[in-house]
Formats: sequence, structure tokens, C-alpha cells
Amino acid sequence: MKKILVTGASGQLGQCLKHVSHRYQEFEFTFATSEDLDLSQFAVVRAYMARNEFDYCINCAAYTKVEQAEKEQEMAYLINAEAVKNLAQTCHENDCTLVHFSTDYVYDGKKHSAYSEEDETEPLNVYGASKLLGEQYIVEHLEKYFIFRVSWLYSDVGKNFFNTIRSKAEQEEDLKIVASQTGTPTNAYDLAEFVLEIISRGSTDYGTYNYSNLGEASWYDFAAEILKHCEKKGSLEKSEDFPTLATRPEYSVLDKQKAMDTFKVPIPEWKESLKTLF
Ligand SMILES: NC(=O)C1=CN([C@@H]2O[C@H](COP(=O)(O)OP(=O)(O)OC[C@H]3O[C@@H](n4cnc5c(N)ncnc54)[C@H](OP(=O)(O)O)[C@@H]3O)[C@@H](O)[C@H]2O)C=CC1
Ligand SMILES: Cc1cn([C@H]2C[C@H](O)[C@@H](COP(=O)(O)OP(=O)(O)O[C@H]3O[C@@H](C)C(=O)[C@@H](O)[C@H]3O)O2)c(=O)[nH]c1=O
Repeated sequence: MKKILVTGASGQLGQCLKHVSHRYQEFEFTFATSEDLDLSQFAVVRAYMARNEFDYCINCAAYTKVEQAEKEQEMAYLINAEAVKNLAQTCHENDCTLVHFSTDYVYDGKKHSAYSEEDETEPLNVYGASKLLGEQYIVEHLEKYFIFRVSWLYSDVGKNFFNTIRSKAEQEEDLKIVASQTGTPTNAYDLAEFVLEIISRGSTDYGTYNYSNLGEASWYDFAAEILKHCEKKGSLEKSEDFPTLATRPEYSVLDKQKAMDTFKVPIPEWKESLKTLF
């Protein structure tokens, strides 16, 4: 029976993986929260990995506060880069395949067509830069890895744009949302299924892949679509500018052709997938 470690298990993606994991009885899962396994404790991680002999590590741990990262640069780099380097080295030593997640914020968003994995990376903010360095460490230290660059992850668990808009709607708050950034919302349950499906097929097509739902939207479009499904809501207005510390890419739609050709796992369209959460 393949042994799978899920780190950062109390986060959004970690919880979604746990939710879908019951469909994969062929695996023995260990869900480790930050309290169970703090990835910044390098020696502890090394000892833990050596002791447990996992076949896969799905790393859901990350520093994801995009705004805060501008002020807490060191912390962002520690978790998103240095801890990932340690994990990659540890996976290498223990013949463990690493599944890791990166972000559309590694791109600068100046293109007007979907970003492929081969496009140049040029992060605009600290979070994106720290995630890119994490990717580079994996590529440098490990052969058996899957890196998925994902955009606009949401679900009904954890802190994300979907939950923010839903709770503001519940309070009948009037919303002003930027229409100047375009990307693709990604249902975290779809990503969780996608990853477990790839593992269950025993794929050895290691490498870096883009993944999101299909289609594209601005944050305003995403909010509008969420509100369609909410009974209570205030007004919704497009805003040109929502003041933020971190600069975000104007356009970060991801080209999924490589993932679709390689894994042949169907990817849902974003609006269809959103419906499943209501
Ligand atoms: N959310 C998004 O929109 C997107 C996310 N991604 C990437 O997808 C992955 C999953 O994101 P998501 O689930 O949304 O993120 P969350 O912020 O919901 O979860 C991150 C988890 O990491 C844990 N964590 C933080 N520091 C450590 C540490 N030192 N050791 C162990 N665990 C730690 C947190 O634990 P605690 O809460 O206890 O601190 C939390 O449970 C990340 O790699 C992220 O960069 C990519 C694109 C979009
Ligand atoms: C709450 C809110 C946000 N916004 C804007 C701000 C920002 O430009 C955009 C998105 O806001 P958020 O801060 O919720 O999203 P943000 O934290 O930027 O989301 C990102 O998270 C990281 C982890 C990723 O990897 C990215 O793929 C992406 O999902 O919407 C408004 O215009 N009005 C609002 O009321």
C-alpha cells in the first residue's frame, strides 16, 4: 500500500484532499498539520521523513498571505523556499515523490494570452518570488517531483476569495471589486481529485505543470458569479483600483495543454465547478 504524507493539512487544499481521500482506499494517508510537522524545523522534518518511509509527500504547507508577505519577507521565504528546499532534499534521500503547488503569481501578467510552463517567470510580489524560488530548489534537488502552478484557489473551507465574498454577501455588504485582473478561479476539490488521480495512475511524468479550471474571469466576474448563487447580498460595483500592498498580475490565465495531454484527466470549467459548492 502506497504511503502518502500530506503536509499543511489544516489549510484549504489539505482539507479538500482529506475530504476526497476516502475515494482512494488504496492509499495510506497521513495528514500532518503545522503543529504535527513544522516544515521550518529542518532537522525534525528530516528525521520524520527518514522514519516514516513515505512514497509521496503532497506539500500543502505554504505562506499564502499575499499582502502580509510584502512586510514579512523573511517568513515568506522561509516557508515557501527554504523549507521547500529542505523537503526536496529529504524526499531525494528517502526516494519519496514530492507533489508541490506553486502559483500564477510567478508570471508578470503582461501577456494577453494564456501562460505556458515555458513562458518567462517574473514575479511582481514577494509571495510570487518566494514561491518561484521554492520551485527552483525542487528542480535542483529532486528528480521525482510534480509542481503544479495553480491560480485563484477557492473552496468552502479556509480563507479564500469565495468565502470572503460569500460572508460579505451574507452581511448584505456593498462590494467594489477589481475588474482589471484576469485569471481563472480553481476549485480546490478539483485540484485535490486531479492530484490523487495522477498518483493512483502511478504517473512518472515528472515536471512542472499549470493547472486551473477552464475559462477565464476577472475578480469582478468571479464575485458576480458567486453572488448569483447567494440569496442575501448587497450591491456589486466594478472598481478600477482596490488599494493593495502587493502588485498582482493583470493577466494570469494558465495554459493547461501540457497537463491535459500528459494526464488526460478532465478539467472542469470554472462556472460549472463553482455551482457544485452551493
Ligand atoms: N490559495 C490560493 O489562492 C492559491 C494557493 N496556491 C498554493 O497552493 C498550496 C495550498 O494553498 P492553500 O491550501 O490555499 O493555503 P492555506 O493558506 O489555506 O494553507 C497553508 C497551510 O500551510 C500551513 N503552514 C504554514 N507554515 C507552515 C509550516 N512552517 N509548517 C507546516 N505547515 C505550515 C498552514 O498552517 P497554519 O494555518 O497552522 O499556519 C496552513 O495549514 C500552497 O502551496 C499555495 O501557495 C497556489 C495558487 C493559489
Ligand atoms: C476582498 C476584495 C478583494 N479585491 C481584490 C484585491 C485583489 O486584487 C483581488 C483578489 O483578492 P485576494 O486578496 O482575496 O486574493 P489574493 O490573495 O491575491 O489571491 C491569490 O492568493 C495566492 C495565495 C495565489 O496563489 C493566487 O493564485 C491568488 O489566488 O481582489 C477587491 O477588489 N475588492 C474586495 O472587496
